[in-house]
Parts: sequence; C-alpha cells; structure tokens
Amino acid sequence: MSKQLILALSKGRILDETLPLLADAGICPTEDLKKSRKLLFDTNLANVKLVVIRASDVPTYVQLGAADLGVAGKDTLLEHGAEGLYEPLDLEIARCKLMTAGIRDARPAGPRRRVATKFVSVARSYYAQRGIQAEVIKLYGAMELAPLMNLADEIVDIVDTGNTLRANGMEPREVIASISTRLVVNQAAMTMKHRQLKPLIERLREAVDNRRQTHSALA
Ligand SMILES: Nc1ncnc2c1ncn2[C@@H]1O[C@H](COP(=O)(O)OP(=O)(O)OP(=O)(O)O)[C@@H](O)[C@H]1O
Ligand SMILES: O=P(O)(O)OC[C@H]1O[C@H](OP(=O)(O)OP(=O)(O)O)[C@H](O)[C@@H]1O
Repeated sequence: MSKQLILALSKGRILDETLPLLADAGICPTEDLKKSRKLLFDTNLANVKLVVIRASDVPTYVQLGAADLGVAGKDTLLEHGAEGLYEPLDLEIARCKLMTAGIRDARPAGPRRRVATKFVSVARSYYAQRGIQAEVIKLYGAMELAPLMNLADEIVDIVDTGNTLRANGMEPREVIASISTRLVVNQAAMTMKHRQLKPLIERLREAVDNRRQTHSALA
C-alpha cells in the first residue's frame, strides 16, 4: 500500500492563493475547504490528505512530522527557525516584504528603541546585528496602531502595497526580507517517504514554472 502524505496548508490569506496553485498541480480537495468546519480533507489523490491550520502552526506540524509537508510564508519560517525542515520550493505566491516602519518623519528618540511586532525573534536579531538596543514588544495583530498609541517607536511587519502604513500616517523604513510562500518538507519524511514525496514536489514545481512562463509571456 502506498504511504499516506499529509500536506499542511496555512489558512487565511495564503490559502486563497494556494488552492488555485494546487489545482494547477492536479491536487484538489474533494470538498470545499472554505465551506466546511472540518480541518482534515481528502483529495483526488488517494495518498494525499490536507490539513488547514493557523499559518504560524504550519512549521511546527511539519517539523514534528505530524504533517509531511506544508505551505508557509517565509516570514513565518524565519520566525520559527529552519530546524528539521527542508524548503525545496518557492511557490511565488503572497509576495510581500518584512520591514521596519515608523511614524512619518519621526525619528526614534534616544538610544533605546521600542519595537512592536509579531516577529519577535526576527526583530531581535535584526536590531542586534545593527548594534541597536531594542525592547521588543510582542503583539498579535494591528501592529500599525502601536506607534500611534505611543506603545512603540517602530514596528516590524509585513508590507505589500503600503496602504496600511499610509492610512495610519506611517512610513516604511528598512527591508528586512523579501517574502513569498514556500513549500516545506519534514526532513525525516524526505528520506522515509521519498518515493511518494518526489512526484508531488515535482508537480508543484511544474505548476510554479508554468505560471512564471505564462506571466512573463503576458508581460
Ligand atoms: N498584505 C500582504 N500581502 C501579501 N502577503 C501577505 C500580506 N500579509 C500577510 N501576507 C502573507 O500571508 C501570511 C499569512 O497572513 P494572514 O494575515 O492570513 O495570517 P495571520 O492572521 O497573520 O496568521 P496567523 O494565523 O499566524 O496569526 C503571512 O505570513 C505572509 O507570508
Ligand atoms: O501594505 P499592505 O498592502 O497594506 O499590507 C500590509 C498589511 O497586511 C497584513 O495584515 P492583514 O491584512 O493580513 O491583517 P492582520 O493584521 O489581521 O494580519 C500586514 O500585517 C499589514 O497590516
């Protein structure tokens, strides 16, 4: 019997872009993920099941082998750390930047900077590398509010169009990393289930390549 593969998907924003990519790769859930309260789904491929979980939980599921592979933002992966994970493929979706930002034209007062972010670990190493003393304040959302409420001098957050920053009187400052969504694979599964994983990764790679070629032909 063929070994089962569990693919962990990030719910929310990434899921909207992942499902069409999976369909291009010939991987389709047998029911509408968005209309169901279920968390575990069958697909048209007998040996592939999907789980749909919080974006920030995907690296943990894959690292610990509860899922064999997963779809997660590079921001989430940087914050979680790469231990036990391979990252064989850039899915080239949900592109954005991880940046520092602050109130327009304001400069941080004093040597110590208060930084609000969901990306605590990334922020700590970013400021440490630059020799800037930072007090990192963990928030779970609406980071752009923190400087306005004088909770922080700066934020580290995702920026795409810049609309959220502009709407709140803030400006982007430094780019910490360019972000896109990645395929991650459990390192032990890559060995133990290589025969099942390889064709799945190749299907996805072809779908990404085809999209890139279509886009460049249209550009
Ligand atoms: N404005 C954006 N444009 C493009 N991609 C984005 C944007 N905001 C977030 N992303 C990407 O989508 C991922 C998930 O974002 P989303 O807002 O759906 O989840 P979340 O609520 O932040 O996640 P969690 O469940 O971990 O709290 C991010 O980790 C990032 O890779
Ligand atoms: O530069 P922009 O195009 O405005 O995108 C950036 C915003 O998108 C993300 O938030 P999201 O909309 O996912 O809401 P969240 O704060 O609930 O995660 C991110 O945290 C920024 O707030």
